[in-house]
Amino acid sequence: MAGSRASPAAGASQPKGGRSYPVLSRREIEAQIAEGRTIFILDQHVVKADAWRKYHPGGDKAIMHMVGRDATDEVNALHSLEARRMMDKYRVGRIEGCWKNFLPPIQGGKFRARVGEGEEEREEEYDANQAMKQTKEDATASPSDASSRSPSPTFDTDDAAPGSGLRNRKLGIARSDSASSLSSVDDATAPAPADGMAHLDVLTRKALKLDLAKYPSPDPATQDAIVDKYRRLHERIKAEGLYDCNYWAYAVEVSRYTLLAGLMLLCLRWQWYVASAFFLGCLWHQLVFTVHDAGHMGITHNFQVDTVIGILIADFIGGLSIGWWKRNHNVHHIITNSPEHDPDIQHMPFLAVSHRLLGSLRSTYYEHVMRYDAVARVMIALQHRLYYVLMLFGRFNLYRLSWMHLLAGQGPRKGAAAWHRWLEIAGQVFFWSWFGYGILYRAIDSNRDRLLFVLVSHLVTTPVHVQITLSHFAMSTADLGVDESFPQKMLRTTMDVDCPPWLDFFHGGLQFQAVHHLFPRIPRHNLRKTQRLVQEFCDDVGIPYALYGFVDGNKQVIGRLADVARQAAILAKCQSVMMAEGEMGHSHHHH
Ligand code: HEM
Repeated sequence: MAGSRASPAAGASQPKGGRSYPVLSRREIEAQIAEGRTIFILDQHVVKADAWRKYHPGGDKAIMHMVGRDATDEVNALHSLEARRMMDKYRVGRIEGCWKNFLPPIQGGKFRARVGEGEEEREEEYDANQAMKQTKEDATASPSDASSRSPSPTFDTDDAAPGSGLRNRKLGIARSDSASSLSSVDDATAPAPADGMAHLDVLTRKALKLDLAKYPSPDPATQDAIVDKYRRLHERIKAEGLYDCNYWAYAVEVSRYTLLAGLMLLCLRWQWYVASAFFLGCLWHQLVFTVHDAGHMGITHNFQVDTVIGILIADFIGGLSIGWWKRNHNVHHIITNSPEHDPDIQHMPFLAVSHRLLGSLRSTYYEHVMRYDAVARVMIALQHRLYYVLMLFGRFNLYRLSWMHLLAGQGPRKGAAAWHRWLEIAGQVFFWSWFGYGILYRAIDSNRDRLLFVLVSHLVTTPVHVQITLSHFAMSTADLGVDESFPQKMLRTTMDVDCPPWLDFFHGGLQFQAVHHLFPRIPRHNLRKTQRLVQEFCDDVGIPYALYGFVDGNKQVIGRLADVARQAAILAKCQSVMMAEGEMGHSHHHH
């Protein structure tokens, strides 16, 4: 985001205790980031989080995606007031005027080290050079020809180009140790026109063009106006009390959980194993929604209290790690639907919702290359048919991810959130005692019934996995560049599901996903009221608000999966043509 987006709650931007901070230039900040400093902009102040990173309850990756950027909206959306006050301690300077975002290092941004005096004046010259270099590098991927509007001049500079994702793709391949045939495509000697990667780049440009036609221009002036209105909306939401949690609504939830748990135990006692497993599955399905609320501090808004609620439900009753979920989900909320950064759409070799994943991207979350290998080729070709089958096994996959997270100790190892890991491990022991030993081993006495119980209870939770993926899988995965504002990015990558209020319990708040992405800490039971305000905001700023019925939403997702499967087939054709041509070239050479 660019622009002097001082928050309307400007109190925070005034140094407390009369402390004043030196003004830092963009160039100075760039040099510090080049030296490895973790710096972001918040309310016109420069915040240096180096010392804080390893204590951060939101994880290190969440902060890294904000380095060099104005993080005001992301930070305000995701933090409690206390956390925002803490950040004052990490201020090292302030900025004047408009801030032009850098592409963060984790996303492949390049930063120039400190050079001598007089550097400042050469800034513009440098930008122009970069722009030229950029245009040469990405000749086929320049956004300017993809845009029907006139893109802002900043669009062509190195750190602001929406094509940056394309460069990441190339990096991913170059750094990959993959011997897959794809990497040879990047080889300079490969024939260009039939190049499979060139085909993917064409698709990327098309997707970009569609988004540029459909959404407000990502130029700083337009985005500043959107941000301004988004902040006003946020103030209004606070004023209307939409952050106040309705505890009665949770009393209703809890009675539903109690009923389901009671039915599960009763059926178990009567040895109606299938029915018992069914009710347990329903209970897990429902509990996930409250874990989601707790994980976002959306219940009491107190980080410790809500996290402990989350651990008690997710780990003790569900056998899943909320720590894993938080680390994953926090990143997802910041760079939603980015093929190389958002773990929620990184399901290779099973699913690809963006053609770009066919280019063996490197995941900055998992820190490895998501290979489009032989297995992936088979699976992706069938993904639109296998989607529901895969979703059936969603919960088993979550055990794997949870244990990996807890064993590797990926969560914050220091500070106020470090002890959560031990509570979670205790929760895992508790879960396997009651579920594994108590039910499966003691209460049930044949292996056939044990297997049946596990399968039924786990498969009944399938809808939740469909619900989670539904809100993003069919939405844009294009990168509109560093100037795009937080609210526009959220609304461009997320959709809501239309349902009557009596079905709200079934969707558990996930049906208001776009509203939730704009304001993640709003309690679930207030989202329906907030939706109305968000709709007004969207009309006002001209951002389309994506709302589909549940069935239509599913169709959109299947349509997207089929689309990428089709692109995979075209890519394979390009490559076989290319290989044939390559062989012909070789034989010519020999003769
Ligand atoms: C010096 C800078 C920062 C400090 C002191 C800080 C502090 C905190 C604290 C205390 C929490 C616990 C939840 C709360 O009380 O609100 C938290 C959570 C979080 N932070 Fe930060 N943070 C910083 C920078 C950032 C940045 C730049 C981002 C990126 C947008 C970020 C993203 C998050 C996320 C996603 C959570 C998780 C919220 C949750 O679990 O519900 N933080 N942070």
